[in-house]
Amino acid sequence: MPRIISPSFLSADFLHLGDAARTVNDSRAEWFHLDVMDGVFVPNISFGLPVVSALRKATDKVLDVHLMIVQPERYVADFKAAGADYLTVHVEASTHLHRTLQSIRDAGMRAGVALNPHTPVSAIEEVAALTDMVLIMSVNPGFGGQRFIASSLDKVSRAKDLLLRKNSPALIQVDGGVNADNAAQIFAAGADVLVAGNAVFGAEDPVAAIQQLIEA
Ligand SMILES: O=C(CO)[C@@H](O)[C@H](O)COP(=O)(O)O
Ligand SMILES: [Co+2]
Repeated sequence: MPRIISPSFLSADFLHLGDAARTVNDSRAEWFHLDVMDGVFVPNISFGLPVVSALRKATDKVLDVHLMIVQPERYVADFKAAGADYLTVHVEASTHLHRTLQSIRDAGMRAGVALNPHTPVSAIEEVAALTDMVLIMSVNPGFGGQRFIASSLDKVSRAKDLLLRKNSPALIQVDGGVNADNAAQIFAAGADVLVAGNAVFGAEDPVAAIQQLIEA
């Protein structure tokens, strides 16, 4: 099973994004997690396409874009042009989710589907075959630095069971409140990719913090 760390730029110093990119480049993290928020789907506005394009020029690592916006289907082509590798949309934000996931793949990206804490795993039953990654939100989306919702561990196991039953090779990503104390448990529950914002960019030595998460 892969053990991938995807540091979230939401917790980086926005005055020095280049430094944050270099930090991740120098680390064993394989992915970069970019949280795009529209102030409608979630009560916060973060950054958008220009930041994704800029980071694309700063790294060869996997750009993992997490869209927390309503009607994400409107921007699939734009995020492809900006350089996204994975484009993840929320089940709760896309009325025609099946079509949206297909269009992400048709555009040449990997399609991720995210579930808010209140959304059951069964919501992806009919789109498992179109999904390259299932993102389990382990906090309510909108902000970094929140506390991990403990029941997310069982939810990861349920997602794993569903994917096995569907013969799906999709990865499971966990996002929100991940740190060195809970990372081992989350991997053990079946996660392949852990997003970490505060635990990486809030640490004195972000490269060492990433290393700790990988070895958890
Ligand atoms: O999508 C989100 C928040 O909505 C996340 O990606 C956070 O940015 C993770 O930050 P930490 O909880 O790890 O600080
Ligand atoms: Co995120």
